[in-house]
Amino acid sequence: MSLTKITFFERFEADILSGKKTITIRDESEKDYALDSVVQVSTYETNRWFCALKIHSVISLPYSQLSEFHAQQENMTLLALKTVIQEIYPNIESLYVISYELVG
Ligand SMILES: CC(=O)Nc1ccn([C@@H]2O[C@H](CO)[C@@H](O)[C@H]2O)c(=O)n1
Repeated sequence: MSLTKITFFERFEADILSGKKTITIRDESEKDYALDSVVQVSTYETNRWFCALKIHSVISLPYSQLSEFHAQQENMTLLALKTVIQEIYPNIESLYVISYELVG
């Protein structure tokens, strides 16, 4: 079964709602989103719903291939993105870029 929900840290909510953050990078456990499906989005901290996203693509990305292009789509510097990913997924090489569009 595909996943139908996703959570984000609250600190990214504003960037997602303003369209500045158009991807998220997850590990193996969160790659099973069906293309073109609409997923409900809530905060990790309190599980408060805040929007719905339509999944455009899920693409395998080894950590070593993270680039400025990904950082731009995250609305952060590459160094900041690498730091965040090391905090959430320490020493994990197999990552997935999930791109999405805000739909509600
Ligand atoms: C709450 C939860 O379950 N997991 C995650 C995992 C990742 N992220 C963000 O996606 C980008 C790349 O990882 C960065 O912007 C991360 O901070 C997030 O917000 N929440």
